[in-house]
Amino acid sequence: MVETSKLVAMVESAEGGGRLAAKGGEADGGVGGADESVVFLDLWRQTKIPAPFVWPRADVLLSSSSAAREEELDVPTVDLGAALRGADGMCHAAVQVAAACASHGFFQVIGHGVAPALARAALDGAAGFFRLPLATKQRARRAPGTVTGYTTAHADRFVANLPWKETLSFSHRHQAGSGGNNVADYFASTLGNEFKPLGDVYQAYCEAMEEVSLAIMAVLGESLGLGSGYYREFFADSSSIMRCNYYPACPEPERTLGTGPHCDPSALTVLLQDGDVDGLQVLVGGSWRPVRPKPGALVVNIGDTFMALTNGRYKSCMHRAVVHRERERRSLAFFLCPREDRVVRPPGAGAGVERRLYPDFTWADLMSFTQRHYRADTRTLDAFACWLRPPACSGAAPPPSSSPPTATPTV
Ligand SMILES: C=C1C[C@]23C[C@H]1CC[C@H]2[C@]1(C)CCC[C@@](C)(C(=O)O)[C@H]1[C@@H]3C(=O)O
Ligand SMILES: O=C(O)CCC(=O)C(=O)O
Ligand SMILES: [Fe+2]
Repeated sequence: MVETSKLVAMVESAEGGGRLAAKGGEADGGVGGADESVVFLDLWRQTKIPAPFVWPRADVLLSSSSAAREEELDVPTVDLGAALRGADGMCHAAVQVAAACASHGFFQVIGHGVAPALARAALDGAAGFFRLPLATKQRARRAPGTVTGYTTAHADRFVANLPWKETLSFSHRHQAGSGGNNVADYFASTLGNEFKPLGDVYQAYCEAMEEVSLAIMAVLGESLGLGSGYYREFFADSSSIMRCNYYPACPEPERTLGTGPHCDPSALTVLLQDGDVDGLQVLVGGSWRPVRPKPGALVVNIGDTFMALTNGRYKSCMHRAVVHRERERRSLAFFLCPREDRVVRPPGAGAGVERRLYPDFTWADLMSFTQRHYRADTRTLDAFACWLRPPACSGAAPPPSSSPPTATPTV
C-alpha cells in the first residue's frame, strides 16, 4: 500500500533524504479505510507543501510562473492522415519530424484518427478515477518493482523529491487479431467488475494509441531513409505502458514539480493533455519552454529507447511537468515500448561504420533498471549503459545500486 503513516511521519519530520532511496517494506499492510482518503485530500489541500515534496532549486528554477512567460516551444504540427494517404504527405511529414527529432525530439500530430469521443471518455474516465476514495484506488496499488498500478506522489518508492501527482499505469500488450482484452481485464481484476466499462474505454484508447504510434513509426522510418516498414515491424509486437496523470492544484507551485526533469526511457510517448491547462515544459537552449495543449492534437516525443535505436541521431529531450496554484491538470501518456526481449540496436550495427553510443540492451532490462535501481531522470540512458557495461562508464553517471543482469548483451 502507499504507506500513508510513513508519508505522514516524513511530512511531520520534514526532512527529505537522498534522491533515490526507495523505501523498504513497500508492500506491508492492507488498504486503509476512508480516513486515508482524508489524509491525502488534506495533503493536497495544505497551505504549505510538506518537505518531501520540495525539489532542489536547480530543478524548479524557472518554474510555473516564470516559465509562463517563456516563449512556447515551436513544435511542428504533423498531419498523420496526410502522411499515410500519399507520397507528398509522407515526404512533408518526414521532413518535419527529421528536423524536430534532430534538435529536441518533440512534435505534435493531427489527422491521427482518434475519435474525439474516445479521447474525451479516456480523459473523463481518469478524472472520475482520481476522484474515487483512496481505499478504492488502492485496490490497484503498484506492486514493488513493477511499473503498473496506482501511486500517490510515488510515496511508496521514494522519500524525497516527491512529485505533486497521482498516477494510474497499466500495460498494453499488442495482441494479434481482435478479441484481446488485456487492459479491460486488468481493470476488472484489480479494481472490481464494476470497473469493466472503464477498462473497455482504456482498452479502446490503448489500441488507438498503438495504431497512432505505429503510424508515427512509419514516418520516422521514412525520415531516416529506412522505409516506412522498418520500425513498424520492430514495434509490431510492442509491450507498452499507459499512464493517467493527475496533478492537483498546489499551494506552492514554485517549490515543487508534478513530474521532475527526465527523459522518457521508452521509445515514443504520445501525450493527450486535458483542457487548456498547460504544464508540460521542454528544456531547449537552457530554458524551459512550454508546450501548450492544442485542441485535437497529440504531443509526441522521442524516448531514450528510440534514441538508442538511432544511435543518438534522434534526441530524447529533457522535459518536466509543472503544477499550478489554482488549477488541477490531467494528462494521458502512452509510452510505446518494444517487446521485452527485443534487442535494441541501431540498424547496420556491427558493420563498424559508426561508433556505437550505447550497448545493445533489451527493454526488459531498461524497464527493470528504472523500477528497481534508478529513478528515471535526465541521465537514465547513460546510467543504464554504465550499469550494463561498467568499464564503458566514464564517471559521468552515478554508480549503479546493484548488479546488472547476468546475460549482459554485447555490442
Ligand atoms: C519505464 C517507465 C519509468 C516511468 C514509467 C515508465 C515510462 C516513463 C517513466 C517516468 C514517467 C519518467 C519520469 C519519471 C518517473 C519516475 C515518474 O515521475 O513517473 C518515470 C516512471 C516511473 O518510474 O514510474
Ligand atoms: O503530464 C505531462 O504533461 C508530462 C508527463 C510526463 O512527461 C511523463 O509522464 O513522462
Ligand atoms: Fe515524460
